[in-house]
Amino acid sequence: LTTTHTQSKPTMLSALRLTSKRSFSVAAVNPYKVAVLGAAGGIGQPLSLLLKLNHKVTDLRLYDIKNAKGVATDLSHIPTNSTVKGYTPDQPDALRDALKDTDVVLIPAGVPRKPGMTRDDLFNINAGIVSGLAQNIGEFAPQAAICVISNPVNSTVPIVAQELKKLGCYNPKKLFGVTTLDSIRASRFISEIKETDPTKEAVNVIGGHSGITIIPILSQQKEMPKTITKEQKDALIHRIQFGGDEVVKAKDGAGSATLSMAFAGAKFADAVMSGLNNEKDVIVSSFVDSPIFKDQGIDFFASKITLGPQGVQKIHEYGQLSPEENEMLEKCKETLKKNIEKGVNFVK
Ligand SMILES: NC(=O)C1=CN([C@@H]2O[C@H](COP(=O)(O)OP(=O)(O)OC[C@H]3O[C@@H](n4cnc5c(N)ncnc54)[C@H](O)[C@@H]3O)[C@@H](O)[C@H]2O)C=CC1
Ligand SMILES: O=C([O-])CC(=O)C(=O)O
Repeated sequence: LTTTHTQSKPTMLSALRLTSKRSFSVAAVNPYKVAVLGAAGGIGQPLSLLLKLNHKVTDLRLYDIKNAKGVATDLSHIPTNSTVKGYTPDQPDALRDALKDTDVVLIPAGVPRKPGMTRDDLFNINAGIVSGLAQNIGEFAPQAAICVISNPVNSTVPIVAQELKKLGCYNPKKLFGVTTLDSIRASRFISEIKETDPTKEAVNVIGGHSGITIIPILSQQKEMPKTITKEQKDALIHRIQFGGDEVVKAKDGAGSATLSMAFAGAKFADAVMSGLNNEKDVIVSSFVDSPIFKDQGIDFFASKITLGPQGVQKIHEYGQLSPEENEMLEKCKETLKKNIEKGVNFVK
């Protein structure tokens, strides 16, 4: 589950073997305080479980408008080296206490899609939820790295940025749209075609987090099977772009991806903490405040980034594209620009 980088660290699942004797020395190395907002939901619960298994987390705060205390009490019986506490709005200052002094805040709060909906259809409800939470983060945890999962990510990330700007505490290096699910889907789906180990496959996925704004750069893949046809390649691109719909359809009204998203969110949070801990070459993809297309009015863009002690350390160029990928990028930019403006205007 841990990110691929040079320094070898214990994995989250190996936490289970490190419960008693070694737990304190491990805790001393990486004492991170992490809050999950929306922790009792479909993503929130398994995400919180995976964070409970991560040694880097010593203080886990679970906030939700309902059932956070139940989830926290349940997780608190797992013998890893973190404390877990639940917070709901019936407690005075719940959000303040959940957020105070945190290093990382993950936001999976909000409604998921039903069949026939786009992520943008979630805007009306989720924009309000995310902006309210962002105001509280600005007030109580302006130092935290903020990882936005709630959809539509292309708009919710600009909403958080705008709220923090209003409060005078926006730090572009510490705001992330979590697009890891696109990357892990790409690894999985390409490995099925190449018949390889998916954990060894990495696809450079850029753009945003919805349909045509998700661009897997397959032309940069080495060792694609020579026999792959254009139809197969187009189908693979489509599957990566619309993998979310595949789950929404299969769940048939019961929501969208939760378990694969929890895995993706935990993996991303682990990378953020590795960066804060000054580990070397922590490279992930994320939708961040980016200079890449700023001159075209597109303030946020997903690409590979290197994480460090201050958050984003380096934003990588996306590299060479094929003519078809350049065409995809042009279409992506049109949609992305509108999605970002919609988020910004919501706060204005
Ligand atoms: N970035 C990505 O790749 C992905 C994003 N998502 C998005 O994540 C979001 C959550 O999805 P699920 O967990 O499946 O939904 P869910 O409905 O199961 O859980 C959402 C949770 O948020 C809570 N909540 C609502 N308003 C809140 C508030 N103001 N403060 C704190 N908590 C609040 C609810 O009580 C609920 O427990 C959705 O917007 C979904 O579209 C889902 C999958 C992938
Ligand atoms: O499809 C959705 O609505 C949830 C999501 O973002 C994904 O699974 O990529």
